[in-house]
This record gives sequence, C-alpha cells and structure tokens, in this order.
Amino acid sequence: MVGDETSAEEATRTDRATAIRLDGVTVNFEDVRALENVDLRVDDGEFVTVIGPSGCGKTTLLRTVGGLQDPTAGTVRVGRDSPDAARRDGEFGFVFQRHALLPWKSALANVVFLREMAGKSPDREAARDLLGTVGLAGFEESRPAELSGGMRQRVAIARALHLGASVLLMDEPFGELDELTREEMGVEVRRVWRDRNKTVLFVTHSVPEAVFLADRCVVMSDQPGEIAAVFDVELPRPRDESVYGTTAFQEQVARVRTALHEGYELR
Ligand SMILES: Nc1ncnc2c1ncn2[C@@H]1O[C@H](COP(=O)(O)OP(=O)(O)OP(=O)(O)O)[C@@H](O)[C@H]1O
Repeated sequence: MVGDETSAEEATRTDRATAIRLDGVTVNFEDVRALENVDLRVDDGEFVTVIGPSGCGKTTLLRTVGGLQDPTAGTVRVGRDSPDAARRDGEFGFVFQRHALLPWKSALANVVFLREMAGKSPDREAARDLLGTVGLAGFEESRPAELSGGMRQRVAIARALHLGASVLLMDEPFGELDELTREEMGVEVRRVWRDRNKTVLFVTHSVPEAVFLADRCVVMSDQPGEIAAVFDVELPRPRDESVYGTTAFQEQVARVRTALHEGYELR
C-alpha cells in the first residue's frame, strides 16, 4: 500500500548517495516478529521520520540500523559499511527519549564525555560552540538537574553532534516534552540538521511532528512492523512554527493519519 507519493518521490530522487539501505529486513524476538520484510532507503542528508502504532517495531528499526540489533533476515547497509562497522567508526549519534546524561557532570562535560568514550579527542571549544548552536550558551556549567527537559534534550543533541556522527538516530527524543517545547525543538533540530548536513532517522508518535520534520515520512503498520506508506513532505524549506497553521500542513497531516489508521486496520 505504498502511495503515489512514493512513485513521485522515486521519480524526483536526486543523485545523492545512499546513507542507509535496508533490504528485506525481518527481525524476530523468539515468538515475536517485530519487523517484516522492510525495504527502506535514506539518502545522504535526508530527514526521514518514522511513525506507527505502539509496538510496531520503530525502535527495533532504529536499533537495527544502528548496529545494536542484528536482523534475522535481510541486509542493512550504512554507506558502504555494515551497521556494526559504522557504529564502531562513530557514524551514529543516538538521541533517545531518555537523554541518559550523567547527572554529576556539567552540560559541557556531558557533551565532551561521550566523544572521549568513543576514543576521539574531545574539543571543549567545539563542544561549547555546539551548546551555543542548540541554544544553550550560558548553561555550559549547569548540571542536568538544573536544566529543563527540553534543555537536557538539547545537551543530548549537542553530544551526538560532538561525536562527529554523520547519521542521527533519534527515538522519540521529544516524547517527554510539552507540545510547545516539542514544536520549538523541532524547528531547532531541522536547523541543526540543515546547517550541519546530517542524515536523520527520527521516530515519533506524533503525526504533526512526523510531518513537520520530514523530507519523507514513513508510516509503519501494526505488529509485525511493515512499511505501510511513504510520503514525500512538500512543505516550505526552511520551516518554522508558522507552517503548523497552513492548509498544506493540515492536509499532509490528514494523509499520514489516514495511512496510519489503514496500517492499523490491516491487522
Ligand atoms: N529485546 C526484545 N526482546 C523481546 N521482544 C522485544 C525486544 N525488543 C522489542 N521487542 C518486541 O518487539 C516489538 C516491537 O518493539 P519496538 O520497541 O521496536 O516497538 P515500537 O514501535 O518502538 O514501540 P513503542 O512505540 O511503544 O516504543 C514489540 O512487541 C516488543 O515487545
């Protein structure tokens, strides 16, 4: 049930290199089939969102791309590498719903620490710049407990960027934030993505967020997760909060919502 949007997207696809490619990926956990025969291609520098019902395999998809979960069948490629090799090379920046910052370290020390752990030389000035980029200038020495939820997620994003990762794998990073902060963070993430030319695979439960952020939005069906539809999102670039009020945005949200319901009803 891949919509017309997909054919249009294929027709207009540029010659950009492929950053991530999944072919026939199935993932089983004992008697649970989490993913079924997933084919997906993400271009270098593309922002792709993934939405689907709870338990449909979104996190499993992200973990499989990130080399944290082996597929039961099928292949995954990150550039020319296996996910495992790409992970060891520090190609991925993971940003999860729970930011997992070290509570006893300052924002700056948290950003630097992960890079050190990855065996790369930390650069406090670059880390400071990155905190500025995500809107945290002046909070370098604050500890996580002194920051709001949104600010902590900004630290987590700066930390992923400082790793030098080319691919950001984001799993409901704004899931615990209030709606306005989510929208604000969405604008920030798109700005960082554009300025730093990253490839982003972003999982969310929120249809408006999935549409606002995406170049392409992938809708998954209920368990086992299959790709039910893929939408090219034709909204202005760059985007700011004003997009939420436009008819084009509302129409795109309605299309994704319908696909989501159809994917659910398939089971
Ligand atoms: N390590 C595991 N062992 C066993 N089953 C697992 C494991 N990880 C995931 N599953 C199962 O695989 C299915 C997909 O899980 P996954 O977390 O990928 O879904 P999701 O779409 O991310 O869910 P949610 O939206 O609720 O976060 C679920 O049925 C889940 O219980």
